[in-house]
Amino acid sequence: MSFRSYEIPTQHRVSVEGSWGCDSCSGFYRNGSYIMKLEHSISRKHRSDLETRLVSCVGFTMSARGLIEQAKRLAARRAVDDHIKDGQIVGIGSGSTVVYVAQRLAERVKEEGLNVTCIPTSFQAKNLIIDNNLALSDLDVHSKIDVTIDGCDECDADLNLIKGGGGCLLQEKIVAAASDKLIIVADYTKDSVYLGEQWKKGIPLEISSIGWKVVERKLNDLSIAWGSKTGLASVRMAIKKMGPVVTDNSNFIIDFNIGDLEEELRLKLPPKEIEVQLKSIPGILETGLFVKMAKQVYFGQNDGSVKTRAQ
Ligand SMILES: O=C[C@H](O)[C@H](O)[C@H](O)COP(=O)(O)O
Repeated sequence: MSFRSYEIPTQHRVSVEGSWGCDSCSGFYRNGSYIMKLEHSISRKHRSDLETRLVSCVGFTMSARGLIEQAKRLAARRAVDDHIKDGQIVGIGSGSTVVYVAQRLAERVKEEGLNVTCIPTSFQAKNLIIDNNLALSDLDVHSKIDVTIDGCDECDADLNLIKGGGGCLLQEKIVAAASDKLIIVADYTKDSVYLGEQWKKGIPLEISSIGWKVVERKLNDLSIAWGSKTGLASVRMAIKKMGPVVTDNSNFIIDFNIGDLEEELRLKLPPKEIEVQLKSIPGILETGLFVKMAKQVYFGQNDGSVKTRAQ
């Protein structure tokens, strides 16, 4: 795919002269946007290299959405460059950040002749592997994975994660558990001190469709027992289909929002304890809490840098 011009909403007029890294392409401002003017047909990779240069120009302000996208991309690229080596079995996570992981892997396969075999964590991941011409395998062939790179919805100070915002947690956790190293890539909005600080949609739980009402009721009882006044468990409903979201594994998802737990109670209920209590309810197949599984997390920042946190 190639582009002739590309528009980036921005608030400040700054000079980006000499920052392009390309002699023929240039850019100009029009109606609050920066327009990349491309003198030749270029690849998606060239376009994103130009974007990276733009965002690193002092004073250049991308839209919030553009910044988050840029942060995801930078985190993904750094993680692939730091952790993926020739000959590895690599788990490919799910979500919008992992798209950049697959793209960077594909670039390295092409440029360096890197030989990696990829294990998907979802239908989406499988298609990412195929679309990027990466070697696809599965857990039946490779029950041991060298490194998995995945996204998250939130990460706390101890590297505990909430995952499953996109409904992919069960396979993700199986692949993570089969991996020597789980590396997480995320943008700066997912970086929290405690889980639930910024992610307000609750803990995603993959549940059996049989008896879902029982699980929902037990979870609501549990949140009351924990002392939450606003906690709520509800089956996730589909948007372009009537009825519930059905996962890649034909199950339902419950988003379990434990709401406004007092700080004191939160200390008594660390993620591991919550995980244990949730797993004791028959019908809950897996939780989106990934407790102490991640080895290192890469957070892309809005200034073009990447911050990491490791165990
Ligand atoms: O179910 C989805 C997965 O757990 C994703 O890894 C998670 O939701 C993060 O996705 P994104 O990178 O799109 O924010």
